[in-house]
Parts: sequence; structure tokens; C-alpha cells
Amino acid sequence: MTEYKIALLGFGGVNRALTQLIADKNEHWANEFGFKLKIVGVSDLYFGSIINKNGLDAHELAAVPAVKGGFRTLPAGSAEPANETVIRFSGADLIAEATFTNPVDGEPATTFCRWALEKGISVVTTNKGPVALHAESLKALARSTGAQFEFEGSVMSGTPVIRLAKESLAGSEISGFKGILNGTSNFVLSSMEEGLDFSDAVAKAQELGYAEADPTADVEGHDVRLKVVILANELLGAKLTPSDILCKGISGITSTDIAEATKANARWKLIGSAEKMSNGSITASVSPQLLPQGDALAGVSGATNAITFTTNVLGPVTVVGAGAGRFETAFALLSDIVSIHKNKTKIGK
Ligand SMILES: NC(=O)c1ccc[n+]([C@@H]2O[C@H](COP(=O)([O-])OP(=O)(O)OC[C@H]3O[C@@H](n4cnc5c(N)ncnc54)[C@H](O)[C@@H]3O)[C@@H](O)[C@H]2O)c1
Ligand SMILES: N[C@@H](CCO)C(=O)O
Repeated sequence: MTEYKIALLGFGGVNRALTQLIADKNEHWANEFGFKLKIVGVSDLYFGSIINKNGLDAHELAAVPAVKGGFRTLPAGSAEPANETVIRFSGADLIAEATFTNPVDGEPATTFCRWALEKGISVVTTNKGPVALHAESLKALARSTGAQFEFEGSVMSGTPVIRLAKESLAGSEISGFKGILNGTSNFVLSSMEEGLDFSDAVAKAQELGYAEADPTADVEGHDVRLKVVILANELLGAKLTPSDILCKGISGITSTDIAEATKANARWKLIGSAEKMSNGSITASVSPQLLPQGDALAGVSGATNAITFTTNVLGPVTVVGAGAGRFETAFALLSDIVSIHKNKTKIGK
């Protein structure tokens, strides 16, 4: 039985949900996968920090009150964050990084990933900033220290997309993709179809844990732009940065636009896409599009996302599933950990 010591960076919706999964499922994972997770440290800007090299009680952590400095209520907990100490000195051999996505420079999360990887500590993250802006250097750093850098949850939360495309669709010659890649904006558009107004729908998406800390990133398309960068660079061999991608969000779509679309048997969707051209260049865009009801993506409602890969061998392949949500995204971290465990087990053989 392998036991991984895991430290959590950020203790918002996603990492608290991961803690709850650890509390509920550790025994089950021991039987199913042959590993258990022991939480040895947590650091969060709002809740503070706590370290115990012998392991923290996941049930107790998951029940920490959602108040500023909440970790102070636990024995040896502090109201102050201690990111560097938790990464370097908690004894963790895995870091689950789930702090705010910074779309401008990916910081400070990228530095957190570097601190871990340079010590040979593997990182699983749902944060789009470090992946969209610094994936190449972080993957190279991981390779140089024998660590792994995994980020399945950075696109479509727990729905398998990146690993599925790289592993199960390997050899299918993916030449492009088109998808609904933001749960919040799709939820907002679906809610507006049901009569809710724009700002109430955004507030509901925040309540349900779908939205970014600043939901402007969701509704203006910036979150989708990061996801298009991630997918284009990982799957099409592009070297895009966000500024290479024309980006328009859904904030200009009015209730009248929605009603007219419904009358015309069509639906507004925020679409992110990229395509490899015959000269090898990649074109990518993010924009609201009016899709006829018959389109495979038109029927996708709420926080559900979908992506259609264009493949030369199989034709179009569409994956539909959760696009956001606390537990849905925590599941992505688990899938990354399972993948790390499988790789380690293979290497050990
Ligand atoms: N919630 C989702 O559906 C979802 C899905 C996929 C990806 N993501 C990404 O996962 C990450 C976490 O999402 P979430 O929903 O848990 O967000 P959240 O806003 O609920 O939690 C983020 C937590 O990180 C903490 N934090 C921020 N900056 C920090 C810093 N510098 N040091 C320590 N702690 C810091 C905050 O205090 C907060 O508690 C984000 O990057 C988000 O974009 C979220
Ligand atoms: N805010 C994002 C979270 C998932 O990346 C969304 O709504 O899709």
C-alpha cells in the first residue's frame, strides 16, 4: 500500500471538495488503486495555514468554518497563510494547487508550482494560469527532477479531455477542436433562456461554485481563451499565448437576443475553437455563436461543457460532461493523482 503525503494550496471550493473526497473515499481508493492520501499541510490566503507531518484529519479539515482565519480553530492552525513553508517543509510528496487563476502572468501559482517541482514534488492543478502561460517550462522542470505536472482539471473540470485526447485519441491526428468550455457562461445563457436576467444568473453561478473569483473572466471569454491556449498548445503543437486569440464574451447578449434565437430555433453559445491550417499555422478564436438546434453543441445546457475534436482518422469525436463545479473539479485532481500513481507503479516494475 502506497501512502502519498499531499499538501493543499488554496482551500476554496475545489480543494475543500478534494478534502471531503479524501475523508469519504480514502479506504475505497486503497482497495481500488492501492494508494491512500494523507494531508500534511494546507495554506490559503483567507483561511490561514496548518501543517502536521503525521497527517491532518480530513473530516475535521473539511468542516473548518468558512470564516477568515478559519484554520486558527484547529490545534496548531494559524490564521496566516504559509505557502512556501507548506510546499517546502510539510514533507509533502504531492501538491494540489487550486488558488485563483491569474490570466495575466499565472502568478503566484506558477511560483508555487516551481517551488514544488524543483524539489521533486509532483503537482496537480486546476489553475489555468500556470498551464496556459508556463506549461512548457513547468513540464521541463518536472522532467528534470523526476516529478510530474498534471492539469486535467484546467479544462472542462473532471470531464476527461486532455488525457483522453493525448492517450486514447493518440494516432487519430487531431487537427482542431470546437467547444463550449466555460460552465458559468453556458449556465448564464441557459438561465436567460428560462427567463432569469444576466446578473441574477451570474450570481447563481457564483453560489454554485462555477464562477471565477472575478466572474468577468467567465462572461468576457477570458477563461475560455486560456483553455483554448491550453488545448491548442497541448494537442495541436501550437505555441499560442492569450494575446494571439481574438476574444469576445457573452456580456453583450441581451434577453431580446435570446428570445429571437429561441423563435428561430437556435441557441447562443460561447464557442472556443482552434484549427491547424494546411501550412501548419494555428488559428483560434473565442466568440458567441448562434447555433441551430440541430448542432451537436446546441443541446448542451447549464454548467455542462462539450468539445468536438476534428480528427483525420475517426472524423468528429465529441465529449460532453461537467464543465465546472467543486466536486466535479476535485475529481480531476483525483484523476491526476491516479495517473501519477500508475506512472510510478509502471516505473517501479
Ligand atoms: N470551481 C470550478 O468549477 C473550477 C473548475 C476548473 C478549474 N477551476 C480553477 O481551480 C482553482 C480553484 O477554484 P475554486 O473554485 O476552488 O476557487 P475559490 O475561489 O473557491 O478558491 C480559491 C482559494 O484560493 C485561495 N487563494 C487565492 N490566492 C492564494 C494565494 N496566493 N495563496 C494561498 N491561497 C490563495 C483563496 O483564498 C481561495 O480560498 C481556480 O484557479 C479556478 O480557476 C475551478
Ligand atoms: N469558472 C470556470 C471554472 C472551470 O474552469 C467555468 O465556469 O467554466
